[in-house]
Amino acid sequence: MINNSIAVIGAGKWGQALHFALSQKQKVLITSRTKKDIENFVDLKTALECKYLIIAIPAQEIRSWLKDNFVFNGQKVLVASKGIEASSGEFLNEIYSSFVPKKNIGFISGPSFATEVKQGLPCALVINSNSKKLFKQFSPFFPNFIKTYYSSDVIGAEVAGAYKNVLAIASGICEGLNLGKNAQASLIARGLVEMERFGKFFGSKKSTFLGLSGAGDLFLTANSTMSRNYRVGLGLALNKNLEDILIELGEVAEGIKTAEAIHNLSIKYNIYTPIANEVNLILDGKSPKDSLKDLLKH
Ligand SMILES: NC(=O)C1=CN([C@@H]2O[C@H](COP(=O)(O)OP(=O)(O)OC[C@H]3O[C@@H](n4cnc5c(N)ncnc54)[C@H](OP(=O)(O)O)[C@@H]3O)[C@@H](O)[C@H]2O)C=CC1
Ligand SMILES: O=C(CO)COP(=O)(O)O
Repeated sequence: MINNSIAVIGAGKWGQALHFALSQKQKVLITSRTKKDIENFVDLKTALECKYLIIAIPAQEIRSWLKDNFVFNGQKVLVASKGIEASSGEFLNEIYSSFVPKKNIGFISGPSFATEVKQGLPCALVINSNSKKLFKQFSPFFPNFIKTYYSSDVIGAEVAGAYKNVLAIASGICEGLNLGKNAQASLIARGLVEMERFGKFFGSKKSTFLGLSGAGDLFLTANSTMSRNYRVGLGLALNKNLEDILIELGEVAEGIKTAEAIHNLSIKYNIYTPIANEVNLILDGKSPKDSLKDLLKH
């Protein structure tokens, strides 16, 4: 392993933005499933020899990617994905725990559209890890335009980052149906309460939902057409077919599978998650207008 070497794994929108950001201070390698014409693009084997890895592949792909490709060799890992595995209901930290020791892993959260990061615009992110040492190791790699905070609430950050994608779909539906700003603000505020309740069940801290990882990322994503999840919601409100919406999008919208995961977990553990459940039903074909009626019921 080469000391202080860094590699980004997954050259999608977020992986490329993180590669750009971290390359401001040091040389950073990047690799992906598909070969790309990006500076310092290397093969996977070379990337895995780096001491510091940032993994930015979609949540639903992580387990099989780890099984097929990953060999733990003492690396320090930052996970940049936001989602819950639908097939198992497992959080990403649970999946990673079979491959990387807890003290070697952290999770990035907070409001961060890749497009803005790639323009060098300022933002603040949280590195969530059981190990503050790991935060101290990764933090200096970030450029001056990104402020990094530390939190030990890994599960809180994970729930917030995954749940806000589902709420962004709901908010896009709200906009697409022209329900007005009162409705949208009510939806987002109740969504924040809902995700905090869900997170609390799994041991999250309330303060995580009030900060960058919760309210910060939710307000960003649920208020902007820059969000892929929000755009999925807009399409659903216009009665577009999900397959067509996804073809048009051409990138991952994690909220779709995460809605299914939350729905299943809410049934399993009897957690009240009305908005996420309606999003899941709409994705399964329920009319958004019927969902609205059901959400407004006393
Ligand atoms: N975009 C954003 O603003 C932000 C995104 N995130 C999160 O980061 C994660 C990635 O998002 P993003 O980069 O935007 O998504 P994209 O759709 O832009 O890219 C996903 C990348 O993942 C790779 N990939 C897909 N399937 C596999 C697989 N089975 N094995 C290996 N690699 C695979 C693809 O690589 P290839 O192209 O080589 O085929 C693709 O480029 C998501 O969880 C998202 O929620 C978090 C914060 C901000
Ligand atoms: O997580 C994000 C910003 O923090 C990106 O959101 P989308 O995946 O909805 O574009």
